[in-house]
Amino acid sequence: MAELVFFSGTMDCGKSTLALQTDHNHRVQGRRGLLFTRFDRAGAAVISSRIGLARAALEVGDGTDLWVEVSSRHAADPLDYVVCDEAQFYDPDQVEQLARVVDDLDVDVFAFGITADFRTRLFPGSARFIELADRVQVPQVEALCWCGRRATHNARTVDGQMVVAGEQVVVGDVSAQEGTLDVGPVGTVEYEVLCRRHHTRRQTKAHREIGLRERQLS
Ligand SMILES: Nc1ncnc2c1ncn2[C@@H]1O[C@H](COP(=O)(O)OP(=O)(O)O)[C@@H](O)[C@H]1O
Ligand SMILES: Cc1cn([C@H]2C[C@H](O)[C@@H](COP(=O)(O)O)O2)c(=O)[nH]c1=O
Repeated sequence: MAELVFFSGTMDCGKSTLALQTDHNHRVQGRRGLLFTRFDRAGAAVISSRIGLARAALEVGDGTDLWVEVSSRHAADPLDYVVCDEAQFYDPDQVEQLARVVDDLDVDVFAFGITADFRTRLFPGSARFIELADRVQVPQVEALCWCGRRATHNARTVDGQMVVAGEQVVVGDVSAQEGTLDVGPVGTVEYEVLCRRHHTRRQTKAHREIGLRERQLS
């Protein structure tokens, strides 16, 4: 019996790596699959992980009907599974189309995405996955807050300052990585994963560094 599984967590917890590993494990056993993504940091039509793996995928657009995309291919050449990365960016209608893929075609759907945005609000796509999935799984690798606790929330910084208002979607990377996105007049947008306590207090790792400097000076 096919399943709709949503692997959900913070940024940088290994979701894209797991998406590519999942595809690999199914493919080497002779199962036939399709890969989808939307707004991957590495560009269009690719699933990339920070561990260095990347694989071509179909880019989901605003108007993409995932039921039509999958069912038409399935009719020509039967599919066993679908992998969907950056699934938080999918429209709720597209999530419903994926649920129909599972139920009407008996094709597994493995979706990977962040649960909530930088304001701790659910992405509409993630909310629909949580509502419809057979299982919601938290990836095993834990991203960590600068304090050492498990990171549970995503923070956005603009020019180094944590912000709690702005556009929900701004593609970018965690601050320790290269490839951050300069969004021109708004400033340089980066992300950082934090525990709830430090997200609530708006204390990013810059806070720890200031504290360390102050202690050195005193
Ligand atoms: N140089 C590295 N060596 C080993 N592991 C790394 C390295 N860089 C990143 N990683 C691992 O990759 C994870 C991020 O994987 P990725 O699939 O890109 O995450 P996500 O899709 O959840 O944002 C990090 O949590 C870390 O475990
Ligand atoms: C928190 C948050 C993130 N994003 C963007 C930033 C990245 O491009 C992706 C997440 O990618 P990852 O592979 O899980 O690291 O989402 C966003 O647009 N808005 C946000 O609030």
